[in-house]
Amino acid sequence: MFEGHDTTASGLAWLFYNLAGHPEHQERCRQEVQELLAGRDTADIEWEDLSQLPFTTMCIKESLRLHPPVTAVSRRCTEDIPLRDGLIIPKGVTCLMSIYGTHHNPDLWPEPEVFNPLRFSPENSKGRSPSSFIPFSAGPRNCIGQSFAMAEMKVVVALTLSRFVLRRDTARPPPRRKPELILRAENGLWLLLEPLPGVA
Ligand code: HEM
Repeated sequence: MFEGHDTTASGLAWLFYNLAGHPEHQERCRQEVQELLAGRDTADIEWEDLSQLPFTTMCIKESLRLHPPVTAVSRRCTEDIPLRDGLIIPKGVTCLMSIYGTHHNPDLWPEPEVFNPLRFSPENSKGRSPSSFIPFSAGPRNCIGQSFAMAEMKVVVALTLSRFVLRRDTARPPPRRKPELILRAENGLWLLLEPLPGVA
């Protein structure tokens, strides 16, 4: 349940929250989906369509950066690990690596609290270390379901934005992050959904 279900649910909930707070990005995703599926029923979205949603993909990645569903992973060192400053992590030590901390490190991500999907444009991604963005962890025991998870999130966001406008509920205080095994929000994430005009 943890691996395949709660992670994707957390990723989608925070993605909707971020799109609800940035109507201009939400609208750009909607237009991308509508142009791609013009003349077709949204229910007919195909696997091949999913590679043709570049801006939506950038929004998903930026949301996974800002609100990574899995906030940390642990690994036991199977050999001594020399660090750049000369210190050594000895073999046998278990390290906790913060995905959340990496994604909010201002040396890697200027203004880390800002939701800016353009960080993931091809130009802006050039030269960035792959280790600076690790929502699915890295190395031989990384997430086996990451392609499936990305596909699932694209389909859900495409179908949702084709039918609804998402808004934040300004009557409620901003959510506080609650990192458990999965990144949740205290008291949940509450959004307002308005049916798009002309959509049944
Ligand atoms: C947004 C969605 C997801 C996120 C952020 C995510 C994240 C992660 C992370 C960080 C790990 C490494 C855990 C560790 O090293 O201790 C992991 C492992 C794993 N994930 Fe995902 N995951 C997601 C969706 C999925 C889905 C949809 C599936 C299955 C269909 C899945 C299956 C797995 C499995 C089986 C492992 C263990 C791999 C191993 O130990 O070799 N995950 N995931």
